[in-house]
Amino acid sequence: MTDAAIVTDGLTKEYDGERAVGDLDLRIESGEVFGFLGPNGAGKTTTMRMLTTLTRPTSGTAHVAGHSITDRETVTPHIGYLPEEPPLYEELTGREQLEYVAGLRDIPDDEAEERIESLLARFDLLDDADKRVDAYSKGMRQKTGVIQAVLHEPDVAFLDEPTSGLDPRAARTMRDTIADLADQEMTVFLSTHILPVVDELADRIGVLHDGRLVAQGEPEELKRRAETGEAASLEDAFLAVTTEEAAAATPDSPAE
Ligand SMILES: Nc1ncnc2c1ncn2[C@@H]1O[C@H](COP(=O)(O)OP(=O)(O)OP(=O)(O)O)[C@@H](O)[C@H]1O
Repeated sequence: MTDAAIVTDGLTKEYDGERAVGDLDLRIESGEVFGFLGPNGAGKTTTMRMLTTLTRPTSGTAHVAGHSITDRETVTPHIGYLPEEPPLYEELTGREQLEYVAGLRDIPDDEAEERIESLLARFDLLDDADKRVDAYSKGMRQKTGVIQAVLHEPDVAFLDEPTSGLDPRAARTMRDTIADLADQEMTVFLSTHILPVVDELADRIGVLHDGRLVAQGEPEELKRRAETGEAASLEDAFLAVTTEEAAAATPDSPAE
């Protein structure tokens, strides 16, 4: 068995007594791409915010890259996070934003410059790198957000809807980049509603429903479980597990 990049044990978050994530047990190995799926409000962002130390669990424990998430200063250098809205300074240019993040991450200047140039080129952002962020489109923000999330070459990258707002060519670049990161042994925790992206990239998938992990396995395994005679897609699998769970949660609803 390889080293685990992410381990959670009974991880739980409640807001005002309402459970957002309940009793989550996960084990994600180093170098895996883990696709994290679930309907709106299932608790995906809350889970990622706990694992990136941005919000404290109500109970349970989690370790990322071998460090407890309660030890924020130790764990932070090992993780990168692309949230739904990338945190960017509007008054900086894209390049200044990335240089600023490189400074925060203590990346030596020459190395930072090399990585920034190469990632800007990869995401076709060189021509816009000296424009202010407040003039950026959604896609340009998204590209800058993902570059800053992986600039320090973290052990674990948490990516929330990484292809959101990207045109088809940029979305392809994003998928290729995620595959490259995984080839370099980076663990990628990938949350998205775009199932073909997960199908293409994920080694394993977890499906969250109403704060609980309701299915887990390799994409092929989940598809097989949803098979109904025709070739099942990941969408069929997703709909099957989340529909079953929704039905189980409302046992008194009248039969059709
Ligand atoms: N700061 C907060 N205060 C109160 N409730 C919250 C807070 N953040 C999230 N929640 C609740 O926790 C639950 C899970 O929300 P979360 O944002 O984690 O879901 P999600 O799976 O990321 O959804 P989506 O796919 O729509 O982004 C929801 O019921 C939401 O209303």
